Formats: sequence, C-alpha cells, structure tokens
Amino acid sequence: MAAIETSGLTKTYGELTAVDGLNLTVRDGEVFGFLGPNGAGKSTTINMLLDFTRPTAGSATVLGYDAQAEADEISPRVGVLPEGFDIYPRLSGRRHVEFAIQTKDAANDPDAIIERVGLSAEDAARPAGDYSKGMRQRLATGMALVGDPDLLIMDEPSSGLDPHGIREMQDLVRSEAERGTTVFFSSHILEHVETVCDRVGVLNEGELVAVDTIEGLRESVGGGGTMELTLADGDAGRFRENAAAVAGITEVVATGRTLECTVTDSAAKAGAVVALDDAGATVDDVRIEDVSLETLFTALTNGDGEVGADTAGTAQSADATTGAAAASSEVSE
Ligand SMILES: Nc1ncnc2c1ncn2[C@@H]1O[C@H](COP(=O)(O)OP(=O)(O)OP(=O)(O)O)[C@@H](O)[C@H]1O
Repeated sequence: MAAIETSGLTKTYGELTAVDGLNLTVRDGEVFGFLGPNGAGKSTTINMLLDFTRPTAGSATVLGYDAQAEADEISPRVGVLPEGFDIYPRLSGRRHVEFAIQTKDAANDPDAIIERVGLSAEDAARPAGDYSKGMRQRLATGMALVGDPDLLIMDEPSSGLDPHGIREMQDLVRSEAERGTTVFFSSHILEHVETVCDRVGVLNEGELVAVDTIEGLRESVGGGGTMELTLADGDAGRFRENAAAVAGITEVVATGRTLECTVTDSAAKAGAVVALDDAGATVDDVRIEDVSLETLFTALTNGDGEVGADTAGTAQSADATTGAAAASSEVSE
C-alpha cells in the first residue's frame, strides 16, 4: 500500500490552477521531498491530503484511506507540522505537548518528546510566546510526533532553523524513517532535501515536473559535472589520454599537474582514478563539482522558479575511491 497516492488531484481558485492533475505516489516507509518554488502548489497539495481544502477534481488516498471521505481515519495516524504554526503564547512548551497528547489520546511521555526534538527541560518550562522561531519549529515538530504517527507530513520543516537546527531536523527525519514512519516534507531549499530524502518530486506551477532520486535527476539533466584530479607527477598531460578513454568522461584538459575532466556518468569518477593508477600515475587529490541542485532545478522548471542567480556547484575535496561530493545550493525566496 502506498502511503500517499493522488490521481488527477486538482485545485483551482477562480482562474488560477494551484494544483494541476497531480499523479503522485509516495511509498510506504520512504522519505519523500516535495520540492518547488514559492507558489508552486505544495501547501495546497498538503491541505488537500489533510482535507483542509477540498479538491476541484481528482482524488487522493492517505495510508489507504480516501483523503476526503475517510479523513477521520487518517488524522489519528498522521503527524502534521503545518506551515506557520500558531502557539499559545502563555502556555509552556511542555503544556503544548501535553495538550497534543490529550487531544490525540496518546500514551507518549512529554519529556521524551521534548528531548527528541532538542528542547531542553528549562526551555520546555518557559512560555512558548518567548520562543525563537527555531524553538517554535521544534515544538511544533514534537507535537507532530505525538501518537507515533505512521506518516509525518511536514510543510517546510527547516524554516526558521539555524544550520545546527537544520542538521538536527534532518537527523530527526531520518530517525523517524528508521522507526518505519513515512515522511513527506515540502521544501524550496534543495540542499535540505538532498541530505535526507530517498526520492523527490518537483512541482512547478501546480504540475509535477519530475519524480526521482536526486542522483537520478542529475543524470536526467546531463550527468555528473566536473572532476579535477591533481597528480603527484609534474606533467599531467602524459596521462590525458588515459583519463579520456574512461567511459563517461567526455573531455579532459591537462594543465600542469591537474587533469580537469567533464563527467557525464558518475561511475566514471572512480573509473578515472583507477585508470590513472593503472597507467602509473599517483593521484594526490580529487575535487568534484557536481551539477548543482540549482542548475538541476532551473533545468527542470525551465527557469520559471525563483531560482538564485548563482548556478555554480560547490566544489569539495572528495575521497578518491568513492568520488562522492555534494553540491549545495538554495532557491532564493
Ligand atoms: N485560498 C486561496 N485562494 C486563492 N489562491 C490561493 C489560495 N491558496 C493558495 N492560493 C494560490 O495557489 C498557488 C499555490 O500556493 P501554495 O501555497 O500551495 O504554494 P506553495 O508551493 O506552498 O508555496 P510556498 O513555498 O510559498 O509556501 C499560489 O499562486 C497561491 O497564491
């Protein structure tokens, strides 16, 4: 059974089609990133899954239940982190969690939930009105975890968090997935999605333009980027042909001790290191620049998204044997 399945799901507001014939399957147990620029229709989709908004056409099932006709079956099994979560300013964080436990008739220990989302006991005792945005987000996440949901739906969960908080959120999403929870989260920050998701769906102007792994998406827009190999030997030019002969490498430029390779298949990265080693070269360093997620996103959405101007990938030193490196990027608000 799929955790989420939509069929021709559509929502129009007057002339505007916010979600346009969405056919989406989120598998049981996966972490699925729902990506798209501002206004793409992510929240509208989530609202239809939760029966906060009625579709104009099409249908959806959540955990096998019809999202509209059987919404009462869905809500106890789903934890929701809504976009723009409202707090009760005078109530403590702990009271919020206790309230969620009572409302869901759940058996959770509030202190365990508070610890799981990285709030200290002292913070939990303070009025939530005094919380920073990041602390509110943690609290909202804790409330979503009450009742140990089978499906966690998170609308922009990293919103308001600092880099440390984002990493904690990613760890939390992963550990929830390891407990068997399906996680569906929306984001316009591609880097957050890459770290944590099994697959992503890219939404643009209400239409699903791609569903794949990030790696799969990269391949679909032309592969793996560039790789710079620094050799111990003085003249890299002697080994140019060895690198160029590797399948998946389309171009090699030799300058001094370095070979700069254009890579169209990520498997070629390790292949090049092996080929050079076989040819007697000593590879001192490997720097990989993946196709940036920003470039990827622009290619998929034909530049319609509000994508930042800097489309360069972030080069990182990588282990020569794994050849793995991640590009980092962010879609601007
Ligand atoms: N109640 C509404 N009435 C009219 N238009 C709406 C309503 N809700 C959403 N829209 C429009 O539908 C489109 C999709 O909005 P939605 O909030 O789903 O996008 P989103 O992808 O979640 O964006 P963001 O990343 O900014 O939250 C937007 O053009 C928005 O203005």
